[in-house]
Amino acid sequence: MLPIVAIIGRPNVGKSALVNRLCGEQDAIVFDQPGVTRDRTYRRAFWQDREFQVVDTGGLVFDDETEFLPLIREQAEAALSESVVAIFVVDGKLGLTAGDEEIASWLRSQPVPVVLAVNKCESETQGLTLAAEFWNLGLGEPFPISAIHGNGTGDLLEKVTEYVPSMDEWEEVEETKVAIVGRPNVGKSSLLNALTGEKRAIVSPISGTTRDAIDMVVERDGKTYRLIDTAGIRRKKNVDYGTEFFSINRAFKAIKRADVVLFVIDVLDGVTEQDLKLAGRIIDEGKAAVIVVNKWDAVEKDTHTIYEYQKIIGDRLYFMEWADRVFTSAMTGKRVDKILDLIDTAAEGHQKRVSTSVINEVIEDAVRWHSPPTSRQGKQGKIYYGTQVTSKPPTIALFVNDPKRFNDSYRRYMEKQFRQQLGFHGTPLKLLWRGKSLREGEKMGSSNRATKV
Ligand SMILES: Nc1nc2c(ncn2[C@@H]2O[C@H](COP(=O)(O)OP(=O)(O)OP(=O)(O)O)[C@@H](O)[C@H]2O)c(=O)[nH]1
Ligand SMILES: Nc1nc2c(ncn2[C@@H]2O[C@H](COP(=O)(O)OP(=O)(O)OP(=O)(O)O)[C@@H](O)[C@H]2O)c(=O)[nH]1
Repeated sequence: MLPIVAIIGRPNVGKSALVNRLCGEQDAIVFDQPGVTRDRTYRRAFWQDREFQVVDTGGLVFDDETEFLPLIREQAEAALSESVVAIFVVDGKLGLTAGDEEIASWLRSQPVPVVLAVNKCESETQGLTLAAEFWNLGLGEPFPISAIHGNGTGDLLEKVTEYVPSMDEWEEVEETKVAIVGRPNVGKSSLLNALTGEKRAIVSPISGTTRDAIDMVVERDGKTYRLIDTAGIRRKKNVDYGTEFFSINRAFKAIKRADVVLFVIDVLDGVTEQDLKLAGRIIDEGKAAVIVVNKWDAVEKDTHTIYEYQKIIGDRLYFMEWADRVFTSAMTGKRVDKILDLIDTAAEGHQKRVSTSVINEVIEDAVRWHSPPTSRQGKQGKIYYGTQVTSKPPTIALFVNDPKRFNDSYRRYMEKQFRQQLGFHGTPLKLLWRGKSLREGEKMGSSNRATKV
């Protein structure tokens, strides 16, 4: 998947014209790729050595003078959350409008750089004059352009591509980041060796994290896995901290940086209190996970079956039902190969995006099977619509008449429906229940975003 550049602006400012200018007039190339919402059209563009895809977010319509329609804002925020830069298009002929100001102030709260394009500036001298008043938006230099005639688009692209990483840099961002965590002695180092052993492992210290954090990179079938802070796993081998020492803080840091957490448990000990603490953290951070139940070779196969262990672990970790479990032996290498497959599945679920229309089909169906609860006053819960607002972890906002009417059991039911119909395997799935009239509530959770580059 290429880096994404989002086009934002009020209706009729010339967004489509700009997309055509940047991507060529030929038929839209629609990227049918997993991980990208199908509601939006992605088209490929080039500028010098940079390659990217452009997405038109559709016009930002207002329901009154000052507020976006919530659904449109959700959609735009979802588009921004996966973009490396946004081009905010305004109409130079029309001049600065209240709507532009509103969009600008919203854009300033979004975690993405913005380049301001003042469109419909056909003549160069006139263009600079028209563009000048847009400095007031506080988004830096306004670039006068004519999307139709092409004036000024070179300078605009020059600026925009400052934020578009080269393909080399981008590939690094596309790696799956994996943290191996677990209590002392569960076999983390042994698993690390088993995972990296025969494959060519490159040890690469990376900047910006704990000074002595060392990541190891494993490649398989053209995919890259960055095993995070392997120094933290190995270090204890050299220093005698005593058996009780366990740097949970270091584990927490590794979890934070990861996409997928390999949560290692010792089958002989089962799930301990410390394990529950780690599990809780994985969920709080919204990370995908694979539960690795290690030392399977040490289990007496005559007296216990894998199903018994599945059950014991499943009962204790009932709140991580969504995570795959694999029973391994780092010592004999049994099922170690399977771990990377499970990481792939979990990473896929974690970054999955589903279109609004599909989400609403699932809701419609779910409600038909099982109506939302009715309050004592006889008022029934109503779901107006839902939309996926972000990924990593996948987060679906449900707009309802009154969130209080939806009890835990109905919320669990809904989550289960989404999982059954749409997958989201190996990852937490967040549902945000929002009252339609609560504007503040709608703003919640809309800007969490994995930082790109
Ligand atoms: N003079 C001039 N007109 C332009 C330019 N770009 C677009 N227009 C005109 O502005 C109008 C809107 O252009 P679109 O590209 O459809 O605008 P949009 O922002 O995609 O509109 P929505 O799809 O409604 O969000 C059309 O009549 C275009 O011909 C330009 O560079 N110069
Ligand atoms: N039987 C058996 N023993 C294992 C297995 N994996 C690891 N061990 C043993 O368990 C002990 C701890 O293994 P490590 O890999 O050092 O565990 P760790 O989780 O890295 O330990 P800390 O560095 O203390 O956090 C060692 O004696 C290993 O030989 C396994 O799959 N089966």
